[in-house]
Amino acid sequence: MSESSFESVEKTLEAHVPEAELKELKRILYGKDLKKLILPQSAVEAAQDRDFDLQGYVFEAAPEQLRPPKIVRVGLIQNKIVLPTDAPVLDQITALHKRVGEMVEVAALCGVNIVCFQEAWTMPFAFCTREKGPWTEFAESAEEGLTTRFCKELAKKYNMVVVSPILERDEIHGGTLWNTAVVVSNSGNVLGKSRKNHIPRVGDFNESTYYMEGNTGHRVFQTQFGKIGVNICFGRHHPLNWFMYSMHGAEIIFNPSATVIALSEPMWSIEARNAAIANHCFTCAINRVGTEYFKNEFTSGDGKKAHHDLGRFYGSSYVAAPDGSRSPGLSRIRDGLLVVELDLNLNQQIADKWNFKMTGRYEMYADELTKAVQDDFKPNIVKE
Ligand SMILES: NC(=O)NCCC(=O)O
Repeated sequence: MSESSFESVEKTLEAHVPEAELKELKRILYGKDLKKLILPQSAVEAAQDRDFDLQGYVFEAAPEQLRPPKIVRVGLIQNKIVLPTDAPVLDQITALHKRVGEMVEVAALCGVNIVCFQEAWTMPFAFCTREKGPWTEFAESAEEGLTTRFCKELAKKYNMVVVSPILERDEIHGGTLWNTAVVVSNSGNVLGKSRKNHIPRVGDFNESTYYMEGNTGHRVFQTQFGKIGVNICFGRHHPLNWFMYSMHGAEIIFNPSATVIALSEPMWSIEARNAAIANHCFTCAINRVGTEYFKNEFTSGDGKKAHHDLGRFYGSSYVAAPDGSRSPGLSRIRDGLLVVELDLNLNQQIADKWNFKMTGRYEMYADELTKAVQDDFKPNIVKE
């Protein structure tokens, strides 16, 4: 079987492992065999007609005496680009709006309260090319751009918080480009924006050619459905980046991404899951699917022959919980919508059990980190 026809670990396990062993296998692999979310027939049929993977799961928490359950439904959307990368810019953007819009409509049928799209969802992941045009033309104002106006309509229509990661053009600062997640409240107003803190310099991910390291810190958005942070793509390799969103109170941290098989697939199932465990919160990892071809060949100074694509984006979007459990992943090859129902009370329940926040030695780390970034830092190494 080729890498392009291997749909998911879960499908293969379900096809080949006997029922009794499958249950135990899922417990070991995923922490528990999560309850499936019953989704409306209209949503299931629409997903079939529109040709995307639709899955739903429930993360439960124990009942408490003083606090009611804090239930929220989250939707993660992964997709291929719709038009070829040399189609006119506006046509590409409009086609993606249409495709993702029809997926959001299904999310609404499933009762989703907060939806998050993949990194730079309105464009091909053209940062590999290092060419400026036409790719910088995909950049838009976070507050007034075409895409934000589109998301405001979705948010209002479906009473849904929309997390929309775009390439941002910041006109009031000389047209600076940023890699930004715009958070639109379910009221239809822009709640704010959060910029990607870490820029990859690995393989074909030549993103420093395009945008700057974010300057919005680890901002957390208080929505009607819970406090959310957005740790964009490469930030997932940085445990302190996750940690700081959680320090600011994030109950759910989204990780909209764009990453390919050869580079990161072995890391994918570990990093967001570990962050959920370490920070007593939920994490949502989203990756695009498909292979995107660019007319002009490019190289990345790594000795490889010039090529026209980054390789295959492997989807596999999933949600991880503070107790170490996780949902199955969406397809590696198809567009998909993952709907999860979370009880946010689980965060405090697990915090009270494991006490990572309480036992963290933050003053000690802060003191040592402060010294470690000084020019005259002396590593604390004892030698004979
Ligand atoms: N978009 C992005 O930051 N990709 C880098 C590759 C990775 O982090 O796996």
